[in-house]
Amino acid sequence: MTLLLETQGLVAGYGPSPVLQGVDCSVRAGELWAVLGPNGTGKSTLLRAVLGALPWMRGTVRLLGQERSAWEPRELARRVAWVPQLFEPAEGFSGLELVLMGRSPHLGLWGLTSERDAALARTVLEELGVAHLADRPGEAMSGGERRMLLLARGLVQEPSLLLLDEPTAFLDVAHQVSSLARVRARVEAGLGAVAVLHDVNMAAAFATHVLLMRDGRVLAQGPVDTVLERERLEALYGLPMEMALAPSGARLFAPRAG
Ligand SMILES: Nc1ncnc2c1ncn2[C@@H]1O[C@H](COP(=O)(O)OP(=O)(O)OP(=O)(O)O)[C@@H](O)[C@H]1O
Repeated sequence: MTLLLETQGLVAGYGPSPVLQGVDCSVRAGELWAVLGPNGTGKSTLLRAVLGALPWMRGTVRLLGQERSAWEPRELARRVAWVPQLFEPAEGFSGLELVLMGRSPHLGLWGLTSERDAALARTVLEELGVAHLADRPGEAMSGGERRMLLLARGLVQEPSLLLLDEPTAFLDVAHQVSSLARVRARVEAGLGAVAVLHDVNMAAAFATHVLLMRDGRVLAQGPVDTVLERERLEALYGLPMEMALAPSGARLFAPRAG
């Protein structure tokens, strides 16, 4: 499968000392990578470094076979979509308009959206079960509703690679499942995706691969079934964990109480 993202020896930070301490990773089409790790360990920093949004970095980042710095920004925006962790100002825009912003890298000189763009945005809103937000003003939306629109904006961009920073934060369990299921469906159809997640069980259910990060380093990475293990999670989070098999065969992880 096509190599969409590759980092080698990625060292990056904000202040004098690096956050990322030499990260090697690669993502192919048809893979959904969950990035797991404790707070402040560098998961978001990894995504930001991939996007080139950090004060300084060393090592290499290749996107779709080309050094990131060699990409023309607009061309790159057609291929790589970013679903950020934090809300952006949404006031003054309807839900449909917010989602249509994802089409900007594809628009012509005048930046006008077409009927096809609007139809695409409405399809994605329906796919995510939030069609009712199309005409709602941004200021009248809940945190979770805005998050669903951020995901819709990323999908409507029709990227080859989708980077998601805690896409399920603020979502109820049904919306967590529906949003990750939609991403996974796109991945089955050839998208590559990287999602920072905190819910180990969501990662186990929807990811194809996991990257475990601690203190700016990769602790382990690879296919979800082999890498996501109780002992590794104990080392990752520094607390005792339990693992049980559900009747469906799914593995369930939980911190050991007491
Ligand atoms: N803009 C910034 N300027 C300076 N330091 C920053 C900045 N953003 C993050 N950091 C620091 O870099 C480190 C890694 O942060 P990062 O956001 O990558 O962690 P994370 O693993 O995504 O954490 P969380 O799970 O809490 O979101 C933290 O120590 C954080 O305080």
